[in-house]
Amino acid sequence: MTETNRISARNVKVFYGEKQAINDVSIDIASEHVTAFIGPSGCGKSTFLRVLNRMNDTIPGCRVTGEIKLDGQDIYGPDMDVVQLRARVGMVFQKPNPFPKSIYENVAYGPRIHGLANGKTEMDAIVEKSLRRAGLWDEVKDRLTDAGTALSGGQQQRLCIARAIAVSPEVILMDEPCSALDPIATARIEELIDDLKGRYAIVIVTHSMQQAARVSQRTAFFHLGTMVEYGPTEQIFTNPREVRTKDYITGRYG
Ligand SMILES: Nc1ncnc2c1ncn2[C@@H]1O[C@H](COP(=O)(O)OP(=O)(O)OP(=O)(O)O)[C@@H](O)[C@H]1O
Repeated sequence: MTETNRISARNVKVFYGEKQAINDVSIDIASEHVTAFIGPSGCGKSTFLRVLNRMNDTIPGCRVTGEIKLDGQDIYGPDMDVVQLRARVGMVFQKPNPFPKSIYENVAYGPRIHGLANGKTEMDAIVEKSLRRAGLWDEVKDRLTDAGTALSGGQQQRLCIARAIAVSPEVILMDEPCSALDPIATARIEELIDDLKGRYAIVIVTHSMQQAARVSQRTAFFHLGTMVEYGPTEQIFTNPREVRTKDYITGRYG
């Protein structure tokens, strides 16, 4: 597997007003891999995830210093178009959040605003391909005009993944994507993440160490706003270098 770094973050600090949530994090996120962010509640994993596609821009008083590059381009630089950035670095949230539109329109919306389809035939093809990749096509192909919100929770989350895929992202950020799902729907999303990693760099925040161990190849452990340790998932879980990582994975705190 050839390895390219999609995202390189250097000395990133994030502040909410006076409060510092992330302290000096540097990390490279590789393509064709799943990278898991783990750590106890409040350690800053979601904050760090959100700054990777400038989702934090909408939070008043939130400030980022340091450097984050996507394929070598500074995402906080003056030339970066945030709408383009969020297409290139897609996001899937904790709670499935389909638009109040049809299944078809949920997927077609992004390609339409980004001008990716030339006419209905091309749009149909993008919608079908995205839904197939998200493992949802067979379940919805005869009801594409139904509301996205009428699907089950697990199907809605796969629809949100199809929506992210439809604009051909390089990176997909997932913030606890299974926390609102039952074990069967969770297993399907985990299988899907595994299928998708050949095409996209995937970063997943998870509270479940089992999930991190199942789906990721790299794991970053966060604690109190710092990234304590980052390495191959197997090493982090079987032979962590840092005492704080060991204490967390053995359940001493969390
Ligand atoms: N919008 C905000 N305004 C002010 N402080 C915030 C905001 N969002 C997060 N924080 C604070 O930043 C710190 C990191 O929070 P964050 O949500 O990133 O942690 P987390 O590790 O993802 O936690 P959890 O696992 O509970 O979701 C916490 O102290 C939190 O209270």
